[in-house]
Amino acid sequence: MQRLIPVLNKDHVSLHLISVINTLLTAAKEISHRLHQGSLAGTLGSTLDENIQGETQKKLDIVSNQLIKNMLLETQLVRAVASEEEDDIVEGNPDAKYLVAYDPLDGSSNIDINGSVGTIFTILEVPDHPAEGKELFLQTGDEQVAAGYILYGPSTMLVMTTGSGVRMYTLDHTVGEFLLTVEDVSIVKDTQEFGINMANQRFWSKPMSQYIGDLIAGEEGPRGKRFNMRWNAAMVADVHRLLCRGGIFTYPADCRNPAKPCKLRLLYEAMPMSFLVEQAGGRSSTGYERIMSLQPTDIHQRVSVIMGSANEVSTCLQYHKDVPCERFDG
Ligand SMILES: O=P(O)(O)OC[C@H]1O[C@](O)(COP(=O)(O)O)[C@@H](O)[C@@H]1O
Ligand SMILES: [Mg+2]
Ligand SMILES: [Mg+2]
Repeated sequence: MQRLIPVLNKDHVSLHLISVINTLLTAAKEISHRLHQGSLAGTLGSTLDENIQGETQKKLDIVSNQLIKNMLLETQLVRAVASEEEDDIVEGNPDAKYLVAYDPLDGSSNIDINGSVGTIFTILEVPDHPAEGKELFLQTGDEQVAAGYILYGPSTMLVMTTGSGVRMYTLDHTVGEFLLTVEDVSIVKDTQEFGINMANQRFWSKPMSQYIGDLIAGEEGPRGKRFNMRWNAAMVADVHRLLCRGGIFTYPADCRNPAKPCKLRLLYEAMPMSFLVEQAGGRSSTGYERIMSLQPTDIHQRVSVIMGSANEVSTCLQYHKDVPCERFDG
């Protein structure tokens, strides 16, 4: 089985970028170890703090954030990092070329129940135009040079793209290395599986209510086939499923809280996952716009997400076509 670095070399990924990726993976191996130790590592449970988004921080959110941040900044190859758990960006070497944005632990509510969680990351280059501070990160998804996630499930996997397809690697704990296990990930175009938090149904927009209603209607409904629902409460695990066997995953904007209509973050959740999904032949949209084309205005900006099997996403977008966007975005 091939090791990661020779595969990246074959794809002509630059040595510095390989080094940044490798550093992220060193941190991920440490996170994987702590998660596997569970209660024995003394890092389960919550802190007394909240992050900038008003969410309770788990101890492992903080530990994972520190590990990734410190290791990346030590390389001197990173100009700045942006993290879900940091209010602002953290500056590194002013002469460095790379920017890394990440969600250190996605699916935090699964930590204490021994469920799947993951680290999501995107790597960008410092833009050519003059930019300072968080402006550095305000680039579209099309400008990503690498993106992916590390899934801490029954096995620890890296799923990554550097712009020439998507590959999956599995961590071999005996040698401490990620080995190539799926060469060319391709999402099937049609599916009978969907993932959405049904508890929010009464808050959805009309197109989304109608679309999901038609899926649930099964053989008797307009779709004429039975759909099944899957929900992990961890985007990383839900997107992993659709990369492996197709599906549609959505966290749409809703009217639950007008100040926070969307849940998922553009820069370090939706953008990297969209890069993976498109590279694997799938589609990704807000319902009205391609996520990869959105121009971010803030590092913690949230966005509506619909992604997965190309034909099913297209069907969902048809429901949105003639209905003006309710502009829940924020
Ligand atoms: O089940 P809920 O509460 O609607 O939210 C689940 C969603 O929230 C998230 O856990 C948000 O990520 P974090 O754990 O990084 O905050 C997503 O992974 C997931 O899709
Ligand atoms: Mg997350
Ligand atoms: Mg998180």
